[in-house]
Amino acid sequence: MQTVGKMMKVFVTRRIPPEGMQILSSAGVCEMCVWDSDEPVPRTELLKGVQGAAGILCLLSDKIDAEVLNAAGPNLKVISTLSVGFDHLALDEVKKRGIRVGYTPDVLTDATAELTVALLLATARRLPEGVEEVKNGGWSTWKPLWLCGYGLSGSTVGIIGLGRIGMAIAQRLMPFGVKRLLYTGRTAKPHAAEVNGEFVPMDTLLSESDFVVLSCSLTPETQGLCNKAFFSKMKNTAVFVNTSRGAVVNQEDLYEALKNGQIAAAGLDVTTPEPLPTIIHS
Ligand SMILES: O=C(O)[C@H](O)CO
Repeated sequence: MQTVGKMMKVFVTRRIPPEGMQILSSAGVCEMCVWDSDEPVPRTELLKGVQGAAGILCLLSDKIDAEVLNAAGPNLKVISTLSVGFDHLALDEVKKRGIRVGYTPDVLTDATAELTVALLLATARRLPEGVEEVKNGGWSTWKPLWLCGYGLSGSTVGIIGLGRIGMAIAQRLMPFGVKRLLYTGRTAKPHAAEVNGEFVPMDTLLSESDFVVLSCSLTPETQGLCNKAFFSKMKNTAVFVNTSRGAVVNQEDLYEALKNGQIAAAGLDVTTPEPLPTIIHS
């Protein structure tokens, strides 16, 4: 662990870009303790590192719960997380202690939207399977219906969570000739008009969409939202894409839905755990 400077202790849970460290050090009031590694800080080191800290700068891989807050003690005034999501922070515990929270909304809006489009197209057009077939010699000749997949043109796309990222996804998908853009969430969004978005109940979105894109936050309400009942309402030809959080999906139910042909395909940027265990071929 590296310690730089003096005064208020700030525990930084990972090696972060030097520009960030520079901001902290130029404030001239921080004694920085850094877990100077690209790998996540082990829990025991996190509990040790936060002791007496006035600030914690963490990442989404660090679970900041009552145990960590207690280990930090009463000096802790602020937690800043280098992430868009903050579901790894026990917000009720944080609030109880009057600790302020900072996070980094919007920095990944474009990146996540681009990745979602990439994942949707790759999944719908079966690119990973195609690449695999080229590599293993399975591509014998051109066959009209082989690995055709599904097209976006004329389709209905349903976005669950039309926030900043959901909107950025919609804006990128519409030029592909999407016919209807459905969305659902807590409330209708005035900005949905920019993409001709139709606010619909969840069940309508699931039964009418050719592509279901998950772009909501992980909260107690959305945890496990995509379960057996959810997938059973989707079309058999529908493609499911998740770039929100793995825990919004019940993976056993997703696996069953894919295995039983309840849905056509899934493109996943996020899983529980991350990464998923690899298959060992014997
Ligand atoms: O919350 C975030 O910042 C993103 O999910 C990181 O990938």
